[in-house]
Amino acid sequence: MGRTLAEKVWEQHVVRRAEGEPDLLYIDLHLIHEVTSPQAFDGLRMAGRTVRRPDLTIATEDHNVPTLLGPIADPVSKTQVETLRKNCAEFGVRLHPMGDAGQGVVHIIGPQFGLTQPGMTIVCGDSHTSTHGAFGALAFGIGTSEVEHVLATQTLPAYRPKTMAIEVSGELPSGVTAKDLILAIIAKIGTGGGQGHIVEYRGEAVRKLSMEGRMTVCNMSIEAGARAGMIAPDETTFEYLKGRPHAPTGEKWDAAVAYWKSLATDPDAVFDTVVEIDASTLTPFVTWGTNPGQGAPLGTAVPAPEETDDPAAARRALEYMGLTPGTPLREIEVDTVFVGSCTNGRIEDLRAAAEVLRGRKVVTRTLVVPGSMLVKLQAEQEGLDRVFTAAGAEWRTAGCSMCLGMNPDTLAPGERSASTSNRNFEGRQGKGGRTHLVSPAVAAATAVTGKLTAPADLA
Ligand SMILES: CC(C)[C@H](C(=O)O)[C@@H](O)C(=O)O
Ligand code: SF4
Repeated sequence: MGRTLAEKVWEQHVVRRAEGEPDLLYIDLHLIHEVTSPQAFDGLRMAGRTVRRPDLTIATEDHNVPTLLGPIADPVSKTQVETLRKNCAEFGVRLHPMGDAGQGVVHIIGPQFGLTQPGMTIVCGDSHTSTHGAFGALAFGIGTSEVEHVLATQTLPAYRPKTMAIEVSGELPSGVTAKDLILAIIAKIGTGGGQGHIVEYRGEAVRKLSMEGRMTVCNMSIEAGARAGMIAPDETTFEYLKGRPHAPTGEKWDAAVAYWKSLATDPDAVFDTVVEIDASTLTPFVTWGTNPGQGAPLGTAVPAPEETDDPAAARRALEYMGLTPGTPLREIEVDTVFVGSCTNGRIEDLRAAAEVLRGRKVVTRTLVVPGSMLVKLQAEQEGLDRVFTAAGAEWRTAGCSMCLGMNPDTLAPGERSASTSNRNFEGRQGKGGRTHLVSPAVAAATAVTGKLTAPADLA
């Protein structure tokens, strides 16, 4: 029987297998940030161990960094960042600190350097590590004790999850993006729908996505409860990788591409679970609730709790969100718009937002935060920063920013945002803050009207 992409990558990395025990996997790339690494380094120090492969380990500062220039005011954030610097210096790990040209959100910098490649195993003490699966890598988040294990041994014990195919047939209509697709998928299968599985996104609509779009989709796999999300590498992948600093060159490139092509799921492979979705039926999608599965097409209304899968959860969500069933989603007023994060902080996302904002004015507080310093540079070279500032939006430096309340970019209690990030949990963007997850295009259009809006709605 044929094998799936996930099975091929997994088997390729098993260094020890024993009955009744988890497989021991070799890890090709270990990404580190300031939040989940301090205790792991402490553990190494206490055990008198070193980092086994500092050359396969790379660190960045992202969660706690302010996106306005200047020192870190918050003492906890400051300590986290200083601790990361001290640990990286002591253990010989490459670090891209605040202000460095290579700094950025951990899941944005791996791909941009060409460190993220097909067929790799990639881990990070961060749930959105699934982003890297867009390249056909097996990438997943790990806990801090596992971070220590990987630092010390470059391996990780893990049980093999089941496999799930999400088959996306048809074509996304114009104006409908990768973010709308993944929000619609999560609304369909639920936040637990992918539990215990590695998802492979397949089908015509997925093949047509750019690498940026694929990363947006794989990024949110974890929001459907999946262990990881993957997309088979193809010409789009190779095109994106070619010439990046860590991509292979010359003969090695040709050999790598030949290998990468062999990773695609065999035609006779069987998935444990199959979900089908028709892309051509989709429209811009937004969330109304407090988990990423509580979403609906923008053209619809706030649902009545009884109409949803989990009325109790919906009731609680609507109360927190301050929403009344039956209100058209397009009538929901927001006071803040955030474009950024590892879901939608890449160059293509900023281009999409700029296209909407060009020659228009925002009526909300609008933060545009590039996912990395390189994205920032590229956006500035393309003049996107001037489009944003001319529209009245704020142009910041790279970091997680308003994706989560671990830095100065937060919502005040009761404030409501349209956000291109991936989580709308209670308090996610600041205590009492209310979050509607949207695509960059919808975020930008919303900034123009002050209500949830799609670009096609603008006169
Ligand atoms: C802080 C970190 C551990 C966390 C994660 O694991 O995802 C964060 O990045 C998030 O998005 O909630
Ligand atoms: S941008 Fe958001 S989701 Fe991504 S790593 Fe940072 S906090 Fe987590």
